[in-house]
Amino acid sequence: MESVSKVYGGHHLAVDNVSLEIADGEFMVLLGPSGCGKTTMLRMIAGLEELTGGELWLDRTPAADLTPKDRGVAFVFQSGALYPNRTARENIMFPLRMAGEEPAAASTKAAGLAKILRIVPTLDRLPRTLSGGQRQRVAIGRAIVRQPRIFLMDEPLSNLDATMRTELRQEIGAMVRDLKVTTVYVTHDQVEALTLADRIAIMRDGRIEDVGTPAQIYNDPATAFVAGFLGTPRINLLSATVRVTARHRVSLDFGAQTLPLPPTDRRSLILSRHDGARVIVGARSDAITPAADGDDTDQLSGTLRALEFHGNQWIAFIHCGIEVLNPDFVGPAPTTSPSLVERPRIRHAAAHGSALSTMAKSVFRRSTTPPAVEPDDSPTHRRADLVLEVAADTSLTTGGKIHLTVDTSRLHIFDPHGQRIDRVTR
Ligand SMILES: Nc1ncnc2c1ncn2[C@@H]1O[C@H](COP(=O)(O)OP(=O)(O)OP(=O)(O)O)[C@@H](O)[C@H]1O
Repeated sequence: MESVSKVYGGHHLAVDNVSLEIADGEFMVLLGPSGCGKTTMLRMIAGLEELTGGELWLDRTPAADLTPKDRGVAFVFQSGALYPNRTARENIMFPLRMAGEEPAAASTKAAGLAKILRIVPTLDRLPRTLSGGQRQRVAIGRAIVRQPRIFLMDEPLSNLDATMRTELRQEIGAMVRDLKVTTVYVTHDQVEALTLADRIAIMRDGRIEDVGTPAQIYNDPATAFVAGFLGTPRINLLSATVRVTARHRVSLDFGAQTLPLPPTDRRSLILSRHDGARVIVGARSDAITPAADGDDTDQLSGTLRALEFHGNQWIAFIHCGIEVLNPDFVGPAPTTSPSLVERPRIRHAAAHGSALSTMAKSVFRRSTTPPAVEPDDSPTHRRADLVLEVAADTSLTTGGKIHLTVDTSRLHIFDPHGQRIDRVTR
């Protein structure tokens, strides 16, 4: 997709100047909150929705004017509709029979897929006698049986219960990899994205905020929003001011407390030129740990307000007097008009291409006009707890003082617009 946009009804910008290259055989997951444009992207690839602007290529051929049939795509929706009067086997065979394939050969292919999808015992049953999960497996079998060029799936697991979701997720992953079909899979479930994808494109307000492998997106997120979208508990986003002391030592001033960065920290050089700048510091819940007894290297402290039991661990809520931000509200405001031209174009190349350096370059230029700081009790900024993970056998008790050690190498530092201050490599 090259600079693709979609405007519904002349004014509703659903997809905003998106460029994305998906490699042959790649499993690409489009991930993002409700309404961010994932389904619209999928429908444009399928040919079910016209592009308002930009170009769509399949292989090296412009495809925006091709009919859905000529694109060689197969589609599976949230609940795949089946022919009610045909058995599971006949449903799966149907596309092959329509294409003129012999019944015996079609039946063999259906049986092969049924094995992969673990629905062999159901092959001779009608859809109404199948469970939701079995019906969805049949729908997937029917979609993939003709070996489409592109396999498109729109939240195919969302109507299933948790156990069934996990099972079918694994089977979809195995099947798609076996068949090596290029796949675009839409979900708002981070676990599905992390477990299934070769690469994830994270969308927000019709744009792609980040594209990369699950590990890249999780460990090295391009924006605060992306950092907040992946991971449970959600990342802590702390509001800080950069302080540069003698010999260019950099500290992050959280107001109530200060955290020095080691001189070896690769962000120190960039930050040392920006004394007084506002930044957002992202710390995942396992990047901050309670300091061991007698450890005098603790870097932050607070009051343990609550402990939540999660079986294999506790989640601790610690009051540190630090301003905490909500990742959903960090970053550019949603676009309300189809003004597509001034936005910088970021091309998300297939597999290992470069992608986000344009974002990183503009950081401090843009941070000269930080967004207005909102009152402490707004949904964006609030004095709230640091959330961190604590081992199951902890002796911590609520109400007590707690000292914390921070792995500064695992902190992500963003400008006030939520863009990373250091270069993100893809
Ligand atoms: N046919 C349509 N006419 C007008 N607006 C539409 C139409 N289809 C989608 N939209 C709007 O476009 C935006 C993107 O919708 P889309 O369905 O692509 O989002 P999504 O990320 O798939 O959301 P969800 O996860 O809730 O399915 C939404 O604001 C939606 O209301």
